[in-house]
Amino acid sequence: MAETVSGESKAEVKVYDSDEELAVALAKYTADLSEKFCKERDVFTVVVSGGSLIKSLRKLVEPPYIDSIDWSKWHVFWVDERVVPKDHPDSNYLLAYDGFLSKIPIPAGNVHAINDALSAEAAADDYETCLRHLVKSKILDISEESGFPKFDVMLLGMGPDGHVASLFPGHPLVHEKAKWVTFIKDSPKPPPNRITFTFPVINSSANIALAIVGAGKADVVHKSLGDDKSSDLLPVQMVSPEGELVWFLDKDAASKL
Ligand SMILES: O=C1O[C@H](COP(=O)(O)O)[C@@H](O)[C@H](O)[C@H]1O
Repeated sequence: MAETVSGESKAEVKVYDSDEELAVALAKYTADLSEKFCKERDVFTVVVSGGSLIKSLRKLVEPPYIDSIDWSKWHVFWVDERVVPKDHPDSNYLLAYDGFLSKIPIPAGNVHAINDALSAEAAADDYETCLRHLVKSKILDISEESGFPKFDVMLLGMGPDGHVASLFPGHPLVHEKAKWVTFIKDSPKPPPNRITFTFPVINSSANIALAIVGAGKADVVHKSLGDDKSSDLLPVQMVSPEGELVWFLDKDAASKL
C-alpha cells in the first residue's frame, strides 16, 4: 500500500512497502500516461535513465501492460548515456535493451540511442541535433514557457550522492543554461565520458518520476526532502519540472523521512 507524504511542495512522494509494489505502481503510472498522451498527441515521448530504474520498470513489460500499451506510439530517449559501444556492459542503452526494449514491440526507428562511434562532445551535439529534428517533425513538443524540448515523461533514478542523469553534486554542468545536451569527461562515477540532458531540458518535462529503492539512498532522500536547504542543493533537489513530479520510494529508501 502506498503512503503519500507530500508536504507543501508541488512534488508528490509515494512510499511503498516493497520494491515489488513500487514496480507495480510505476508500471501503472507509466501506462496511464502512455494512454493519455497517445490519445492527445498520437505519440508518447519517454526518457529513461540507466541504473536501478530499469529494474524498477520490470512490471511494464509483463501482462497486462505488455499487451495493452500501444508501443508503436512510443519514442524512447536516454537522459544520460555513457560514451561506450552499445554492447559494452556500462552502456545505458544495453541495460535498457536487455531489461525492457527487447521485450516490447517498439519500432526500431523510435529508439533514439546516441551515436556510439563519436567522442563525448560530438555525441552530445549529435543527440541535440536528433532532438531538434524530432521537434521539427512534431514528435517532440517544445515548452512554451522555456523554449526547451518538453518530453511527456522522464523516468529517472538517483545515485546515492544525489546525482540525476550525469549531473553530479558540485559539478559545473548542473548550471548549464543554454545547451539541450552536454557532455562530461570527468564523471566522478565511472565511466568518465558521458553525455547528459541539461536541467533546462529535464525541468521542461510534462512529468517526471523519480524511482528510488534501497536503504543506501535513505540519507540522501532525507536530505532532499527535508527542510534543511542551508547547503548547496543536490542535483536531485534541482529537479523541478513544469509539470508533475512524483517520487516513488520503497520503505527502505524512505526509512529516514
Ligand atoms: O551512472 C548513473 O547513475 C544513475 C543512478 O544509478 P542507480 O543505479 O544508483 O539508480 C542513473 O540514474 C544514471 O542514468 C546512470 O548513468
